[in-house]
Amino acid sequence: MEIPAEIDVSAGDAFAQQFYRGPSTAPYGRFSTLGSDRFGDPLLGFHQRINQIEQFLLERRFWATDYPREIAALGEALTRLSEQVLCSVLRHVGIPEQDWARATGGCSRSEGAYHLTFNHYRPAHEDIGLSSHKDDGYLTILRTTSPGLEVARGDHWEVVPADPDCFVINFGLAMEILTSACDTPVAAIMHRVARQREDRSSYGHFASSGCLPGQDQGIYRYVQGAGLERVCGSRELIDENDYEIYAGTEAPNASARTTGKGDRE
Ligand SMILES: O=C(O)CCC(=O)C(=O)O
Ligand SMILES: [Fe+2]
Repeated sequence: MEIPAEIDVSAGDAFAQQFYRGPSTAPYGRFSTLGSDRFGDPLLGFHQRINQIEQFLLERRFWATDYPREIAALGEALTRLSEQVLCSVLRHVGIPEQDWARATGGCSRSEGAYHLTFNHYRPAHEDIGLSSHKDDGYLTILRTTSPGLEVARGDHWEVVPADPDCFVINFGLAMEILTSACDTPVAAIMHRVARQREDRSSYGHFASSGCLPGQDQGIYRYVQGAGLERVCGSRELIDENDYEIYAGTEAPNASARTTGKGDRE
């Protein structure tokens, strides 16, 4: 979708190009020194991951305190956009409005769980950029200015054009499950990032159902006539998807499994 005029993506672009460089790169390079121990959650902060990717990510509860003000503001603007897109999809698939909040773990009113994640692909690593996967939440808003992203269409990979005026919107597994019994189900898209030979940066806003221990919002399917049916816990979906995430990159429907890495959000 076209980037709304009121959303300023430039600070996010700068953050994505700097966070991994170290404290000598001002203002955002210092974020490579903030590890998960600072946030008390092994998933958050700076990580060098498998494939070419390294990331800095925070859950919304840390944005105001730990992201620079302009990055936190960007995260909040993306949360509002995510709510708008999500609600238009819920309307389109015919889920009654009174069920929206429970159906989306609060995302229909900006009360879900959100991650703002910055990615850098390291050209020195001889590997795929990022292995094929489906995002686990309802909706992902992706900002990417360089090519590399590919989506599975039938039995082939299709290149997604990198348009600096557009966000890429992906639907994830929670959305696929929610709408699976609707007349117009929304599929989660399998995607990957091709091997990068130059530095590549991107960032994404992920909207999902809350999964904090004791506050798991759950994953539901909407069935006409019967209403919302609970399918599993939000945490269970994430854990199962982490197992699948690096399942293979040869073909969109590759069935070979590797061991779960379990550390992507
Ligand atoms: O960098 C990209 O273009 C895609 C990143 C992605 O798929 C993810 O972070 O889940
Ligand atoms: Fe993704």
